[in-house]
Amino acid sequence: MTEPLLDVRNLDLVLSHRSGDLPILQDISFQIMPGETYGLVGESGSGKSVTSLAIMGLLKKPLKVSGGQVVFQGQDLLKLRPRRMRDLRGDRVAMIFQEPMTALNPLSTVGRQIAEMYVLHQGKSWREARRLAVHALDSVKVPNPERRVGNYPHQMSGGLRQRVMIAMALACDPDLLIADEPTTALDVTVQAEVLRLIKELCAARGTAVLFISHDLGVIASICQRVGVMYAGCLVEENDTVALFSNPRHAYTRGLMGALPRLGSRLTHGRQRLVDIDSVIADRSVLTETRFIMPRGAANGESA
Ligand SMILES: Nc1ncnc2c1ncn2[C@@H]1O[C@H](COP(=O)(O)OP(=O)(O)OP(=O)(O)O)[C@@H](O)[C@H]1O
Repeated sequence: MTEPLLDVRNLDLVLSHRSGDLPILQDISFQIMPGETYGLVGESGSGKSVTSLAIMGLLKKPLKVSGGQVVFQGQDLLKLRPRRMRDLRGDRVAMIFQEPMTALNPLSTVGRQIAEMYVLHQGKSWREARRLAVHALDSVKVPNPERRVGNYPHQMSGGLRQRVMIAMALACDPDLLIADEPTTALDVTVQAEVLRLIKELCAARGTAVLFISHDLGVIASICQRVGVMYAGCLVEENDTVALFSNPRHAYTRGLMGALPRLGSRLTHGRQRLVDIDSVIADRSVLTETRFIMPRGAANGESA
């Protein structure tokens, strides 16, 4: 049987405070198989980003992992020395973020930043790395890559900057790409192009993807399996088709009930969008309950 590429086991994460540890993630477990695209969906503050940062070893104080394992290609990343983790990042596991402007260096050309990946991780000469950077820009469909390598990030549109981030992330052919809301800051048409690009490139290279989004539509269009997060817990997991056709957890049903549908009575103004009571602002409830139901949903009402 194929081993999972990534096996997150019972991950707990807390916010350390003088008065004690506040739970942020509780008992998160999921697996991603080689080449699989796995989506994490959930509302703002549910813990999607901190899960990805914990996997990448990028958590900063006051957040800290308090239990569990993150097994990647057979080794527990939580036990790796910082130097080994640095080598792994960008090489075997890469990440793209919502806002490339914060991840790119504004003082360096995009060509140099991509080339750096080949120099640092693959020992290429700068001359060869520059040639590869042009090729990488071409592979993410940046027009005129020969000219664009000389651009600074601010000289590019948001969509092009995100393509540069994808080129950097995939430069070393990682086994896992973590994409944290990579299209949220883009307008809808550019969003669709960038999604298609991620899907095509990762499928062609066999790269597994952990795709994080609050947008069920985006998740449905790209992921094979989905985990639903709510208030620091993974409340449901299933194949995308099964999850959408038969959501089991009340919160998942609530999320779907909150989606407007073209052609439904909702769009003609006769039905109200369902809203979900959130407990995320009040973390104290996490210490008392594992699953939190939207009001009414527990009674079988469509939340
Ligand atoms: N640096 C930090 N210091 C303190 N608390 C934090 C920090 N980063 C995240 N948190 C808290 O951890 C919880 C989970 O946050 P996280 O950013 O993972 O949510 P998310 O699901 O990714 O939301 P979003 O979609 O808005 O990014 C939230 O309660 C958040 O306030």
